[in-house]
Order: sequence, then structure tokens, then C-alpha cells
Amino acid sequence: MTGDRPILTTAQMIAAEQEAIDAGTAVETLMERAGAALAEAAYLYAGKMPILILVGPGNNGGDGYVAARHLAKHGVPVRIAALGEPKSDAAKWARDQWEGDVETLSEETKSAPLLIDALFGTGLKRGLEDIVVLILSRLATEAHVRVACDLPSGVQSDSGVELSPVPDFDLTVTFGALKPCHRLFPASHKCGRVVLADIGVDATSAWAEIGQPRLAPLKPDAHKYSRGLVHALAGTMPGAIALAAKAAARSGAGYVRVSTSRSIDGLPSAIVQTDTAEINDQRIGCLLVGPGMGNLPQVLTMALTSHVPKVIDADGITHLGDPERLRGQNAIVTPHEGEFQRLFGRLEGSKADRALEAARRSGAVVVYKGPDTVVAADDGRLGFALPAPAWLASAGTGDVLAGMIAAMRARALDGFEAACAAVWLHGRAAEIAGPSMIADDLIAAIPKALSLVDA
Ligand SMILES: NC(=O)C1=CN([C@@H]2O[C@H](COP(=O)(O)OP(=O)(O)OC[C@H]3O[C@@H](n4cnc5c(N)ncnc54)[C@H](O)[C@@H]3O)[C@@H](O)[C@H]2O)[C@@H](O)CC1
Ligand SMILES: Nc1ncnc2c1ncn2[C@@H]1O[C@H](COP(=O)(O)OP(=O)(O)O)[C@@H](O)[C@H]1O
Ligand SMILES: [K+]
Repeated sequence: MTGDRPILTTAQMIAAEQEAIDAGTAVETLMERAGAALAEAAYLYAGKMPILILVGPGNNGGDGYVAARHLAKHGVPVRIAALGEPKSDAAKWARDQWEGDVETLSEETKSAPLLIDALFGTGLKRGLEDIVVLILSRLATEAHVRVACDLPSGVQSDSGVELSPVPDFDLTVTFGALKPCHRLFPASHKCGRVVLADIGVDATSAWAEIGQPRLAPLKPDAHKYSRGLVHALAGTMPGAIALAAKAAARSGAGYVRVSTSRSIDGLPSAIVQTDTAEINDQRIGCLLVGPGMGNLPQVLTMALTSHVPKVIDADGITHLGDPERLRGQNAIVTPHEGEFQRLFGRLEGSKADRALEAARRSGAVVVYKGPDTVVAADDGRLGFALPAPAWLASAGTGDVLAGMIAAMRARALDGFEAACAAVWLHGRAAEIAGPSMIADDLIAAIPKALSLVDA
């Protein structure tokens, strides 16, 4: 995922900041860059709209004082309302550089068309006091544009959990790297557009936002097997495997084959139906099992005897029973919350932590689905999906995703890269298909989603 926007926990961010400080950059310099970037983003978004900046006692507040100075320099009318005095040396420095008034944040504080929330960032330890929540909510409602400095106040940076109620923001300007909360639910859906500013800290991480995939262009001498053979195993509900198989074909698999004991209606003639299960055919790029499998655990058991890479979804996950069965399987599993808990139990930590733990326990690539899908590999790589439209919440869209992943895997991407590419394309296909889509429409939108990438 080289090139994707890195995601850092608070501890990693502090370490990266310390590295920059040790290399000779003062913390005030980092704050100056952060505040200047916040000001620039707000100015680009809203021009000379009058601004109210709420500042807290820590370095998040410090960024707010710096931003105020830059905005005022550009002729933007700026007011500051502070929740207490600055506590850190850097924030005190930023406060001293500000030559304007500082109001005390209270129930009397008047709103402005643009609100910047620089109350708390990564240092938040508990929820905001009720009275502060009320004031923030009123000022946010009365503003036309809402901008969060680093992250919306009230959000726990590492988990995306709201420690106190958080208003909706239009824009979040973050520094050095994205934080898990920008892509984990519910906070992910409160941030609005997330702008990442470079402040000169080296933010490298095995965690990143899943960006647009880079797929190798089709070679002139391609043939159906080199594009990838996906072999799907049907079960008791043929509709689900039909969705998955069609999605695989539309995602560029050169050859899609379905083992089924009875003919499946409505499958395109290009998809081969066979009543044999040639699952050890060395040409298979990816085996797909689970969608519509129903209560036929023997289908899963047979799939697990094969040595080819595999995608295991839906009923296949339910019938696994023990994550250890996945070890050495070269598998990608695609659980939603219920399936995840059935297979891995109730794990501790954020969704990111749980996904990584599941990948470690099973050795599989885990695509942990939902409004904040994450993809984890057992080597520690973790991809966070962009927010996808909520209208994906309809029957069969998961089957489509499983087919798309199988196609990406069959074209010889590694398991993690294949899952990330498919998750990205699935989200874009949903946007293209629009709010009243059903899973079949999602498949029809895959070619347009693929045309967004150079493939
Ligand atoms: N890490 C970095 O590289 C950089 C960080 N910067 C900024 O620094 C921020 C982090 O700064 P801090 O660590 O000072 O943290 P915060 O500014 O988030 O706030 C921490 C302060 O608030 C107090 N506090 C926490 N929760 C509270 C609550 N619910 N009610 C009242 N007080 C509470 C803490 O005791 C502490 O004094 C980042 O979010 C970012 O905006 C930037 O200045 C640039 C560089
Ligand atoms: N509220 C939501 N916002 C965005 N994506 C969602 C939401 N709900 C579900 N999805 C996505 O839709 C798909 C649903 O998959 P799944 O739950 O397996 O459904 P099914 O088994 O009916 O196909 C997943 O890719 C999931 O991430
Ligand atoms: K904030």
C-alpha cells in the first residue's frame, strides 16, 4: 500500500514527534506548521468567512492560537474562545504570539459562520463536561461550516469511540498522519473530509488508509488463465454464489467456474457450471466458498483440502468453528460483526486491534466488514477503508465483495493487497450504483469502478 495515507496511534504519533524534536525541530515549529496548515485549509474551504476558534488547554488548543494568527494576517475576522488557560509550554508560546482578545468559552459565547474546534485532540482522556458538550453542539449547529483541528473533540483517537457526544464536522485537518478515529466508526462518520497536512514528522506505519489500488494493466498477450481462474463452490442457496461468481467475472477474472449439483438459473453463459469439483486444478487462482453454502459443512471441509488460495465468506465462516483451521490455508476471510464474533469470540480493543488479533490467531487475511471495514494481515499490515455508502447495507452485497476479492486474488495480488483493492472498488461501485441499488446493480457498477483505476 505504498503511497496510501499512513495511520498512527497516539503513542506512535508521540514517538514520531519526538524523533523530529530529537533531530532538531522544536515542538513550537511543529505547532506553527500545524496551525498554519489548519488556517490554510479553513481559508481554502471558506474564504474570509468570520471564524470562531475554540481552544483547549493542550497542544490542540495551541494549534488553534497559531491558526488564528495566520487567518487574521489574511484579513479573516477571527475570534477565540478558550476553555481555560494553556497548560503546555508550546501552547503557552502559541497563546503569547496571538495579539487579539481571548474570550472565555461559556453559554454566552456567540457563534460565527465558521467554527474551528481546537479544544482537544489526541490527548483527550475522558469525555467533555456536559456543559461544554452543550456549548459545542449549539455553536456547531449555528455555524455554516465546521472544521475540526486534528480530530473532533470528544473522540478517542485510537478507537474512534465517542467519549462524549460529537457534532458533525465538514472538514477535519490532521497533521503528520491520519489517526484510527478518522476511519473507525462512529467517529469516521463525524469527521467530514479529512485533510492531511505534512508538518515534517516522519510518519511511517504498517497501518494505512486503503487508497485507490494500482492494478497492473492487462498485457497484450493475456489469456483467460493468466487473468485468473476463480472456482466457486455452490451450496443450498444458489443466488448468493451466483452474485459472487458474477462479481468475480465483472472484476476481471478471465475464467469463472462454479461447482454445483444442479443448474443455477440466471448465471451468464460465460460462467461455467460443472457438477464436478476440480478444486486441486493448479490453474485455479482462487477458490471461493461460503456464499449460499447453507448447512453443508462438507463443502467447506472439501475446500480446506485444496492447496490453492481461497476466499471464505458467510456460511463458510460460520462453519469454520476454530480459527486454527485457517492456518496454512492461504485464506482470506470476510466476516461481518456477527460472523467475526462467532469465529473469533469477543476480542478486546478497538476494531483495528480486534482485526489484527484475528489475523494473528488464524494466519488468514481478515476483512472485518461494516461501516468501517478494515483489512488485517498476520504480518501486522492493516488497511482502513474509506467510509462507504450506508446503502451497501442490503442483502447480497457481501457476496459481491467476496467475488471481487476472489478475482483480485486470482490475478496474483497477494491476499492483503487483493482484499484492499476489492474493498476500495466495492465502495466506489456502491457510490456509482446509488442509493436505491440492490446487489445486482452493484455488480453492474463494477466496470465503471474499475475504469477509475488504471487497469
Ligand atoms: N503529535 C504531534 O506531532 C503534534 C501534535 N499537535 C497537536 O497536539 C495535540 C495533542 O496535544 P496534547 O497532547 O496537549 O493533547 P490535547 O490538546 O488533546 O489536550 C490535552 C490536555 O487536556 C487535558 N484533558 C484531556 N481530556 C480532558 C477533558 N475531557 N476535559 C478537560 N481536560 C482534559 C489533559 O489533561 C491535557 O492537559 C494533537 O491533537 C495536535 O492537535 C500539533 O501541535 C503538532 C505536532
Ligand atoms: N452501514 C454500512 N455502511 C457502509 N457499508 C456497509 C454498511 N453495512 C454493510 N456494509 C457493507 O456491505 C457489505 C455487506 O456484507 P454482508 O453483511 O456479508 O451482507 P450479505 O451477507 O447480505 O451479502 C459489506 O461489504 C459491508 O462492509
Ligand atoms: K479538536
